[in-house]
Amino acid sequence: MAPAISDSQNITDFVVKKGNGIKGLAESGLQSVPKQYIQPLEEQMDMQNIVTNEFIPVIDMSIGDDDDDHNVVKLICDAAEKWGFFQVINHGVPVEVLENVKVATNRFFGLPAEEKMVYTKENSVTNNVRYGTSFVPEAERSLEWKDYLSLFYTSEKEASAFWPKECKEQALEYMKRSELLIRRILEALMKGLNVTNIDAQTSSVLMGSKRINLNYYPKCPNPELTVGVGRHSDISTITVLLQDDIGGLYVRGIDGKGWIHVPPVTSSLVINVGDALQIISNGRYKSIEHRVVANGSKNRISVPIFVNPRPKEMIGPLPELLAMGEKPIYKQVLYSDYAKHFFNKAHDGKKTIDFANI
Ligand SMILES: O=C(O)CCC(=O)C(=O)O
Ligand SMILES: [Fe+2]
Repeated sequence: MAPAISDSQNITDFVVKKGNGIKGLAESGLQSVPKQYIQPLEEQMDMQNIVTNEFIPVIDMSIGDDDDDHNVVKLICDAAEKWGFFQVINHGVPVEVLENVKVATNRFFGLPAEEKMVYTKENSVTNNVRYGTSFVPEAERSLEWKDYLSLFYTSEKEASAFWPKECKEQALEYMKRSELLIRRILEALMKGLNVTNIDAQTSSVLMGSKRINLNYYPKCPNPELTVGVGRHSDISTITVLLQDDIGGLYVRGIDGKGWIHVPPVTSSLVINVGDALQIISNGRYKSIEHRVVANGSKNRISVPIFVNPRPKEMIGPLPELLAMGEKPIYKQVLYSDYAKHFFNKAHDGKKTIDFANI
């Protein structure tokens, strides 16, 4: 049953507490977005600000010989420095693995509310599995038009025991089959910093933990008034993002102005630099602000893998960079403190990284 739209409390109850999510609200036949989803004017996407003559790079990862590999490394490092975002094709993750995880995402969100409810913050038996809506509804003045399932990977055993059966296998397979790609990209990025020996410690900082999110953005009656995801940068080292063919992800232009669309490219994956890598690289690689618009005619899904430092690691500019005489622009911070800082507040552009400023 649709709630009375004028009643804010009812809506929060229906969407957040009763587990219907935005999907339930959108499907209740709602004619306009409730007021708590209306973003302040400055956060609504102004079509005048869309940049149409710049494009983030699409990098072909196929390797023929050593020269190809050398070129790929250069393209990746240049893209991470200049744009902070790129897409990869011929990346080695099988197409059916990507298709399967999209099917699984739709299967999970297609469950009745009562079945998704067991994974909400209040009900989930583990902090590592969370079904939710918006970003941090308790801390946000305006909510985001999005539902999600967030899965923090600790071990195969824990995933087997606690991840929802509708998507467990497919999400795990996607994570596993993207491991080589992740390693290759991070090694390339380290090569660009003259770090060629990735020991256990560096590896734990670069990719010591992973989180996979299944995002569901329901069709919206007033897409221009709200957002799918507000302006933010990721706190990962890198994010590997699978998007469907709907579109709607925008990234900040390189001059810090305007927004560039990341068009869906068949079988590609989107890669972006997160704050942790910006900090580790002492500002060389850029964690770029991005946002997702709501869509007036179609539902959209996306599945990011956030490749993160292990929570107990200290992150800061790499010693190799400082040994070469670079002055650090970030201090050492405990990664779990950094993550806590991010998850305790509403999305707020690039402000999270100030936490690590010297
Ligand atoms: O859905 C997307 O395309 C991007 C989502 C995103 O930025 C995020 O989950 O951090
Ligand atoms: Fe993001």
